[in-house]
Amino acid sequence: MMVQQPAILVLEDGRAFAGTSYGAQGETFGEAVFTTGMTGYQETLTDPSYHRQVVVQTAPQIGNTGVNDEDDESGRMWVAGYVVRDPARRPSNWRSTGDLGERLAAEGVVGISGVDTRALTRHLRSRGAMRVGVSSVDLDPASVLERVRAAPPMLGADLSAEVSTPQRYTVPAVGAHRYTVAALDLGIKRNVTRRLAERGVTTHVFPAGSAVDDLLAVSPDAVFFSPGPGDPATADGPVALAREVMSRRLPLFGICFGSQILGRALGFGTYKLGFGHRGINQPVLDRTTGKVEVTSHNHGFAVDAPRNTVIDTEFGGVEVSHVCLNDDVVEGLRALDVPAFTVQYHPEAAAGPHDADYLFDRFVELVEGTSGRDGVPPAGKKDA
Ligand SMILES: NC(=O)CC[C@H](N)C(=O)O
Repeated sequence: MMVQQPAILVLEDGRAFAGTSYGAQGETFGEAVFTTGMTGYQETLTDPSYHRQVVVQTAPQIGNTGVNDEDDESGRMWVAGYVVRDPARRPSNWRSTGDLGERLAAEGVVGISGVDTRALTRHLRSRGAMRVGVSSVDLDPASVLERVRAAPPMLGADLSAEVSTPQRYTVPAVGAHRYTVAALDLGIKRNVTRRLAERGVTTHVFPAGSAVDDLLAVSPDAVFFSPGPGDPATADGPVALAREVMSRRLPLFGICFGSQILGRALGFGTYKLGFGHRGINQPVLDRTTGKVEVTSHNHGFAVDAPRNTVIDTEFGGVEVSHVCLNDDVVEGLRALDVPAFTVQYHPEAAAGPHDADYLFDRFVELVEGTSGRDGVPPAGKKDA
């Protein structure tokens, strides 16, 4: 049993909360964001898109099922800090191999428990996501506040290189190989490559700074742009790469950060949402089928594009394919003249419902449909 040490949380606007240290002792800074998922804390903590964010869990009890060896979405925990109401004193689950508080401590994640997370969430909802500090070493709010205000904001943060793989690696297809995908790792989650692999796709995962020739070297049938942390307005390299991919008419699928990058490559702007969408029960309308799906979200930025019309771009017509039913935010784009589409949310779920799993089928169908386009066999099409 860990010794209970006091800790404080101080928001950029001066509001402070007292609590108890949870996980590692120390001090940390980041952007305070809340997630409403009732389950999936392990996937959240290991999702690279949460890099530099201090995550507030609205679900009051966290850690009940411990941590296990199967649910990590990457090789480590990425959150800058962790805020919970009531951590489990004892984990209990048949898959559990450890205690969440101990793992947070082992990975150096500074957290705080005993916080009135409802009050904190309501504050962030009305004032917007903002910088925050959590400390168990300095319990003077005024002095922590000075450092909070000196910490870098999320707006303008260029973070992909900090989370991307240093070297290319390959996730083989499960069963017979059908297609080869080159994935740009801006903060990829394991469940993306798993979802592709189970559809016969071999995925080569590339570092964030890769050039189009690096991708073409594996003769891909299609390209994937991953989710990831930071402000999409800074991602000029990946935006240029997306334009190269579309000019070659290679099928392209982007998720979340990848969606924002494709949006920019098509000529749209991006903007910061007030408090973002983070949770696993967000309703999204697929306007191409009229179906509503309940989906997993983790985004603080969004694409600014007109709805209800075909938008004329340099790459031909584009339409907003998906919208969030809570606030009408653009949740997906579909190019009509080049084989490219995106979603702003997480069809790979992990955590979350599987309603949007069909998007991986849509991607594979797009690849199938473009095989042999214009009589030219696609680069890298191998005999299955
Ligand atoms: N999960 C993601 O890809 C997040 C994308 C981007 N960093 C945002 O917050 O909007």
